[in-house]
Amino acid sequence: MSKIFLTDTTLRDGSHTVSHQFTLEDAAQIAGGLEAAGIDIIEIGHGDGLIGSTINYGFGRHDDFSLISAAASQLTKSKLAVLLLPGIGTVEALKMAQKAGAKAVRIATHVTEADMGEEHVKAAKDMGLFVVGFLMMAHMTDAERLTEEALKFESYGADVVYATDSGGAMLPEDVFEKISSLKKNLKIPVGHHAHNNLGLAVSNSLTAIEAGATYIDGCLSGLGAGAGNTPTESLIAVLNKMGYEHNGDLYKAIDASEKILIPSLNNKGLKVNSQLDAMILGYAGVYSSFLLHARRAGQRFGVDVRDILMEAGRRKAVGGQEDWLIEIAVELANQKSK
Ligand SMILES: C[C@H](O)CC(=O)C(=O)O
Ligand SMILES: [Mn+2]
Repeated sequence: MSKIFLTDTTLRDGSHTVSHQFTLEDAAQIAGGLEAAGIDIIEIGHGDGLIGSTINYGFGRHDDFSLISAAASQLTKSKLAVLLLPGIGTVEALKMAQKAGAKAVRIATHVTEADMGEEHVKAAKDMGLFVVGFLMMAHMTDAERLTEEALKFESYGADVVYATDSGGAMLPEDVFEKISSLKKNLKIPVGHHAHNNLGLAVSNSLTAIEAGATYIDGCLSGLGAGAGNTPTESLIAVLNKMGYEHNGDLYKAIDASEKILIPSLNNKGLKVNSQLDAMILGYAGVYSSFLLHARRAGQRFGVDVRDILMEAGRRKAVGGQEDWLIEIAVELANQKSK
């Protein structure tokens, strides 16, 4: 099984969700949380990419370069990326983004218009950036045409090419056919960016991996335009369960969501209730109705609900054994105090 590289776009696709109002503090803190969670590539900027802050797309609270600098100040390992839509973003803007700390760029074109990105890909490669060709609205053409367009990006020098499901409109069979065709015909790695509009983001991401994609996008708590992107935390949990190699850290990704992103969203008036501990039920294989019992036991004995559920999973607890959760919490609290 090939290693999977994680791109998190909370600070770019997620920016649509907050009408591009992330603060510099959000940028720094979320980027720091994502780096701690082992994310390989962190995308940042206006939701519509570099220089997207316009009357047409909506003005951002900060310009892209300030956001990039704020995030870059927190990073030593993760690559900071920007999105560039030719016709909106320019090579000049990309140079400024690089100065501010960007190390990678995703050149985004409509799925049948890769040639719009030729100049930008070549310029970005000359600048020494890691370059991704990002073919948007991939559901709107067939596998053959998508592959022709992807081959163009490869010929311009892109390091990776994506089939981007901008409308969240692709069914698993469509993802499989398109990614398989890219994988078969390209020499460079293939990626997938899913939207959850049909509730298929995680399963389409897995289908893409099954078909050979090794670069997969997510957002913390599944933030992102429309119904959001693949939740980064769920992706990591599922990859762990399936035994894929990757650099992500599940607990740290959950922490970045719960301790950094969600409070910031709530402060902006977007009422988000975190249910990420519920994901651990599926991760550990624990009866779903145990969640509230585990939360209460965690609070009562001052231990992490995730650790209680993980241990309940290890002990193969089943319905009727709710009392085990208290027992486990007491044991964990005792271990902690030693
Ligand atoms: C400009 C879009 O938001 C890029 C993207 O994430 C997509 O097409 O999906
Ligand atoms: Mn998107």
